[in-house]
Amino acid sequence: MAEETAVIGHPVVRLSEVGKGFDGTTVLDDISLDVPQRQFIALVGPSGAGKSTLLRLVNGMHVPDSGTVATLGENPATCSRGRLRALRARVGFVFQQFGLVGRLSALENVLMGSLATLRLPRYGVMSYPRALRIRAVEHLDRVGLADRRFQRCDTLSGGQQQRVAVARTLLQSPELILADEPVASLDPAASVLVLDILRRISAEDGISVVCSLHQIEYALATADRVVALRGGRLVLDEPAADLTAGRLREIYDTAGDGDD
Ligand SMILES: Nc1ncnc2c1ncn2[C@@H]1O[C@H](COP(=O)(O)OP(=O)(O)OP(=O)(O)O)[C@@H](O)[C@H]1O
Repeated sequence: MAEETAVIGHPVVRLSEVGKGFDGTTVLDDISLDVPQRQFIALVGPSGAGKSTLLRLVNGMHVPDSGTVATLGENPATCSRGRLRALRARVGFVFQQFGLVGRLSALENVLMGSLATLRLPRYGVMSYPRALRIRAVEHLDRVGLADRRFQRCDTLSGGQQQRVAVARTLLQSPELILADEPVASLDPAASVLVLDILRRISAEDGISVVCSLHQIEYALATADRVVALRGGRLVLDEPAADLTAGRLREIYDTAGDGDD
């Protein structure tokens, strides 16, 4: 499937010979990567390999030291603040720690996904346009939580909170979803459910997903394609169907063996 989709249209993201460092230490070195439309990419690699840094380069939270990043046709490092804001509204970001407002209901948290496109600050569910409220409930339904829409988020389980965060992202109508270890704080059952939802959204809505993961098994079960970083270098890029857990594990086992 990866090869099939790669030839359709422009890549959603293109990294060309990207380098990035902090305080004189190289964190990403000569990374080139195309993300085609409708593909679910699992980004794996040992802790400190540069996965979060790569995701942050894609939405302009970091600027590369060398090379270029093109995200949905824009260069986030050079576009104006207004264009960067508009670009980020087209890119959904799902975090490990959910980023929800605990005292607000699931529905209001989802509605907050629309704030980038609304002019005035909003207070309370009824201050949002009716059409948005309907869409927000539809997205909650999609992640299996419509019946919890009036529940405070800090009373939901971790897995339910992450599903609310996914529904909030969907309200942005994203063309790309970046997920930074979205299941790292969840138990196995909740992890499988969240990844399954992300995969379904990618396939049904044609949205590309780049999702950093630590669990090799989840990467193989969920993704179309697996990209592995080690020591800031891209060391593997293959369709998930061609990979085994053993081969992926080698990337972790040999980490720190002086490959950089
Ligand atoms: N803003 C920053 N300032 C300084 N160093 C940073 C910054 N962001 C990341 N780093 C460093 O860059 C390296 C790569 O970090 P990054 O978070 O990208 O790795 P990762 O692969 O996502 O790791 P993990 O799986 O543990 O989250 C680490 O050594 C980290 O300390």
